[in-house]
Amino acid sequence: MSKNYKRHTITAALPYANGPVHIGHLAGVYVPADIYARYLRLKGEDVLFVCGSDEHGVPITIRAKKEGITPQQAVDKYHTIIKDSFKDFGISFNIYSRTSAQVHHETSSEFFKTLYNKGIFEEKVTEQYFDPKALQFLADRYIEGTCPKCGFEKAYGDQCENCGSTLSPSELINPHSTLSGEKPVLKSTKHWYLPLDKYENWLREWILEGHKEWKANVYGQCKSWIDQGLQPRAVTRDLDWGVPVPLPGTEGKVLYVWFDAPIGYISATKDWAQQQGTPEAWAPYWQDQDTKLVHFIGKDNIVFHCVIFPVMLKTHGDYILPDNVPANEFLNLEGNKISTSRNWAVWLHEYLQEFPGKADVLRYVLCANAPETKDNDFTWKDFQARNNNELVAIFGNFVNRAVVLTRKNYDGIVPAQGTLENIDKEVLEKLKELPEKVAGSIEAYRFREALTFMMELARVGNKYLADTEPWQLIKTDASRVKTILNISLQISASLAILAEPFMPHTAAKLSEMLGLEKLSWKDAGKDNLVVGGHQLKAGGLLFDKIEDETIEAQIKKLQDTKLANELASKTVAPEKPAVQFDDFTQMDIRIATIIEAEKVAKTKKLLKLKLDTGIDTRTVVSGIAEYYEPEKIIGQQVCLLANLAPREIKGIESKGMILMAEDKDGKLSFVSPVNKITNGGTVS
Ligand SMILES: Nc1ncnc2c1ncn2[C@@H]1O[C@H](COP(=O)(O)OP(=O)(O)OP(=O)(O)O)[C@@H](O)[C@H]1O
Ligand SMILES: [Zn+2]
Repeated sequence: MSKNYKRHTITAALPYANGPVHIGHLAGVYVPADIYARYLRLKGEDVLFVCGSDEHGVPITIRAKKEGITPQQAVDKYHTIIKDSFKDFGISFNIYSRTSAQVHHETSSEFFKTLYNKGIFEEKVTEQYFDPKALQFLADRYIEGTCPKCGFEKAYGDQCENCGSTLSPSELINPHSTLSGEKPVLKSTKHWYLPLDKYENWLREWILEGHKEWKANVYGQCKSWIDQGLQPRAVTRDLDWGVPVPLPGTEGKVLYVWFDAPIGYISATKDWAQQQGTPEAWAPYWQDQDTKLVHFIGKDNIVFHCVIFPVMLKTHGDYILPDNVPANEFLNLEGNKISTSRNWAVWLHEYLQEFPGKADVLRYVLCANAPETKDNDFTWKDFQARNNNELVAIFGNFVNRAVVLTRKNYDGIVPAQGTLENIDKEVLEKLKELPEKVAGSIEAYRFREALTFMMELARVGNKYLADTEPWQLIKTDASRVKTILNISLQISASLAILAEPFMPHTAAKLSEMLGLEKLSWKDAGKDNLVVGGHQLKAGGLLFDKIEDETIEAQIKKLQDTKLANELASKTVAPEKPAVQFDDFTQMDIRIATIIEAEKVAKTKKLLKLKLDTGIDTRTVVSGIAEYYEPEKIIGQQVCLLANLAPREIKGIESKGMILMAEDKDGKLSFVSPVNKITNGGTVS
């Protein structure tokens, strides 16, 4: 199956420009993609690593409306934050583009037109929800209702965030507009559909037969989608933000964000080519069969990259298909799902500010703990432990000892190797083996395993020094020390290469310290990377300890978020639609006094009350037994809705309703006049 490719196109999911990037995004997508891209470049492969901001879709328009700015202003803000933070973190994109760019509008319009002209789409006029007040069709997140699959009350028109089901607005129970709260009406509108059902057999063959090597989580999700039967999927929306549908008479319609977003990878490549001054250079990266295309994404994007986008690429005809889609599961934070809207996240731009010079520590921890086969949890304690016990105590300690001893004993000039003893040979054997293991794991998309092999080399070095104790030996056997330090420096040099994909800043610092020239993967494992007589450069520590106070401050920050969320969730009911004064005056609300009270038999909640209303004495059944004991409320003045039509409750005729105030937990309390009022007094 493995083919010799001439070049590599690596894509990383386009981050949605309605918030900054957090550690979940990084662990799921950008860290593994970057490790892969950097490794291939070190191998001397032709690599194009593309990404950009995904700037269309309903959530952006909702945010813009909320903040009173235009959608373009909304995306500009996050595009800049995201782009800068990726750069500082060392994500080595060849281009970070954006879908509001002109090149993307052109590319996605062209794409749509090609499919349209080939007769791929089905054109359908359907009845869709329309907000009669906001005068707008309600696509995706503009509509909310109860999920038909799990009963979650705040499911969106396109997806239920509680159970993960993909929905269409017509499936929602009790739908309402998120713009006005109105119940939507049905109105007919025309849209274009990609008939995925027609490509079911092809998908079955291409993925289920042809890509059995894909990760189990990815293959499994594809299989379940295909086995459930695919449906035609609308690729246009009634919205005013996005790429306009490039057909006459379609004002107010744009391409569905999930249609245009993956085309964004192609547009980004074109953007790169234009910026290079070689506008045609994009084509081989997308059209040449000798190009290996790999999509890095998180699990919620699998269907788009394994089913929908491939059908688009195939039906278009000019493009290659992905060779692999190594999607990750999800990273959680301190036991809870990461969430942009609940601010439950470690934000990359904040981390970079609060931990200056420590981008690689986060890269290391996120790779070591990446959700490759199952969801995983990030905790600050684990972050601290991995830094202190692994990066500082093993990697940093080893390199530091090797360099400091060379400086102290030989003025920083690499000593030559003498006769090798068994322990030296064993260590050199490991040095030769481990780079191949790291490479094998990276090529199999097992980045955690690759990182373990890289660290294994640091461990081997650290143990070698601990076992041979050159700092003692220098007093008795100086020539032996030369060999030991020479070998330790060869290991350090290989570490500078092996660490580059994972911790590029550290690798650069280390290779600077060792005075290495340009690094290349094929050099890793060699025993002569720094020859005797070579001068080491300036030193410095690669890593330093992270103290408890620093970690406690981060944990405190999260606790504050939790508290703020709890406070914010104590909301009051929203205001009801306006009524006229006349509507209100029709209600006869009066002051009455409870003169008798008893529990209604065989019920938990009901009390049977006798009231003096000033006009009569009447019986009212009220659901307050959990809050008031009958004997304690005799003489209590209450407000009564006197002209409510009588109702029979548990065989008792109840005439009117006692008004109760209800707090957020559902606890009830009488509403009564501050001063005693004659029974029958009105409330108005
Ligand atoms: N917690 C997570 N763990 C792993 N991958 C994630 C996580 N959250 C998002 N991703 C992935 O990151 C990529 C970019 O995400 P995107 O910008 O679409 O945000 P999102 O999924 O809406 O996340 P959020 O709601 O947290 O902002 C996607 O491929 C997505 O699958
Ligand atoms: Zn659901």
